[in-house]
Amino acid sequence: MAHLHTRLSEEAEAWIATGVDSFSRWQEYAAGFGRATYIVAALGFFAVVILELHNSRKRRLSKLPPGPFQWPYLGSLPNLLLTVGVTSSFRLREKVSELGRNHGPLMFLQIADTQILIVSSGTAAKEVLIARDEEFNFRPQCAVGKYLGFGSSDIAFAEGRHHWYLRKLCDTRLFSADSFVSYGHIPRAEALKMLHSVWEASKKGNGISVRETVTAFVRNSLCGMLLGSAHLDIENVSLQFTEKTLITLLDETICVVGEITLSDLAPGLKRVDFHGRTRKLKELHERWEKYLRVILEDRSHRLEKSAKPEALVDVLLSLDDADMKLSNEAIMGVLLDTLVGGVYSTSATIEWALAELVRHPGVLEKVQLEMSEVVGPYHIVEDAEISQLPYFQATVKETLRLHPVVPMSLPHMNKVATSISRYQIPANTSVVIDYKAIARDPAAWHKPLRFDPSRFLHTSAASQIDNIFKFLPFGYGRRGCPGANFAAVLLQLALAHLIQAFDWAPTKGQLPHDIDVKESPGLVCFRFSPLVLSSTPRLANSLYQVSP
Ligand code: HEM
Repeated sequence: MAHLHTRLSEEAEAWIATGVDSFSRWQEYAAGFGRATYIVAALGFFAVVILELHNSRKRRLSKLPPGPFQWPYLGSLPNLLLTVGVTSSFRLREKVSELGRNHGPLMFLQIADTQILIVSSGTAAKEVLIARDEEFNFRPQCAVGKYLGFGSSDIAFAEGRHHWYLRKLCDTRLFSADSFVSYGHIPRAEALKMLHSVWEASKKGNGISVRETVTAFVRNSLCGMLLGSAHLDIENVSLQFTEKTLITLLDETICVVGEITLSDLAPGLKRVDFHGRTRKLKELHERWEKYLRVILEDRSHRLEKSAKPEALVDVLLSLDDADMKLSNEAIMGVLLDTLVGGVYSTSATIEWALAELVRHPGVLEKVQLEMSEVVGPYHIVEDAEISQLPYFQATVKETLRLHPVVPMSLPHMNKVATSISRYQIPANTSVVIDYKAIARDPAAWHKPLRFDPSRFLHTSAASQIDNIFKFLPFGYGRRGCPGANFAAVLLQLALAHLIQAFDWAPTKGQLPHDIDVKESPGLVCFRFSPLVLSSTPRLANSLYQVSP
């Protein structure tokens, strides 16, 4: 036994000795490894410092605007990816905006072979959009323009003379005040239909899905004016399109367009189809083309029977001056731009306005009081009365300021090298104007995050002009929104009807401040979750009936 015990302790001692031995070897190894790590870290640190010194010297010499740290070839791409993650491409736009706010009114980003200038102050935007509008009104070539812009023949991606001509058409024939005189009965009828549907739902005590309701109003109004009220007759034609076809096309398009991928930021990576986006764009192009061709054929047949235009598409189809004739591709591009560019931006703004009014019951009460005084309870508000409602108008402006639903411009581009203030801007720089940062700039607005329509009341003519570059919800200049007038009319029409005809409140169990203002990412900035509210009719039942 004693022998066994001695052997065991000898073995244990040997084992302990080996352990101690390997532990000390491990310690040596770890110390060696630690030293190596320190050396690598120190070398890395020095490399970063040298690169940063090199970068800032390069910037100083080339007089580029300030910007984040740049790695060789990749530029600031790793910085963005580390903070945003490769998969959440939607968040890239937000991250770029955040970086811009940290670097001042002009920030220069180099991402692989792409140069981007972020403009985030009213003064800098004024220089790009007024003084340098001619230089910066180009668009970088991209897959969205190629597929959804029908080979960049639409409004948003066209350039040069073709773009100039399309914009002239928008101003004089498509989205002019005269067009609204001819086709304004369509949104007015749609507004009454919307009141009827909300009234029906509130009688049943149902919550109202504001987004669904107002998107249907804007979509039907724009489609009616653009494609004619009979556009859904194509359901009877062989291709069997339904209203759902258009809704699905619009929903899918806004989703794909809102996604920025690495290939957008770095054309060198164009061959890689991140998230299968190019495939989706190609497929959407084919579906839109099929849909819009049927409409064009249908309208052309109708025009042969009666030469009188009954919709804006007829205006496009009947341009007879040889110089002015548009190809079918260009017409389809204009229709797609108007539907995709108009429907969501306008409906998202209406939804934001109602969300803010319910969060601020005092403001809602004030708007309703003004309406009761000017319009009264015996008829539904009319167009002419809307211009006599200053507090209501101020509420719409404040919504556009606080919630610019197109938070960043589509990229503008300069084809030749130029300069802005004291900085040099190389040729082919993508210039993105951060409209949201401008509208919420604390240097321009007192308590910028507060919803306060009174900031737009009693403003002198001078401060109204001054305000133009303090908030630019529709952009400005050659690339500014051509549908701004239409959008303003639709916004005011829908909101005036909804506010006069109903009291709005959070649904049961919620308080006004439970209605949050979290934003969705993407090209159009919606409220994150669709707004559901409770509505109570304020007028006599007979006013909610729609004549067939
Ligand atoms: C509240 C509603 C709307 C807002 C906030 C809005 C805002 C904007 C903004 C900020 C731009 C880009 C400006 C830039 O790149 O610098 C834009 C462009 C555009 N918008 Fe709108 N928009 C609205 C409604 C509409 C409507 C109703 C239409 C059509 C009827 C429309 C058609 C377009 C088109 C075609 C462009 C491209 C213009 C070009 O590149 O020349 N938008 N919009």
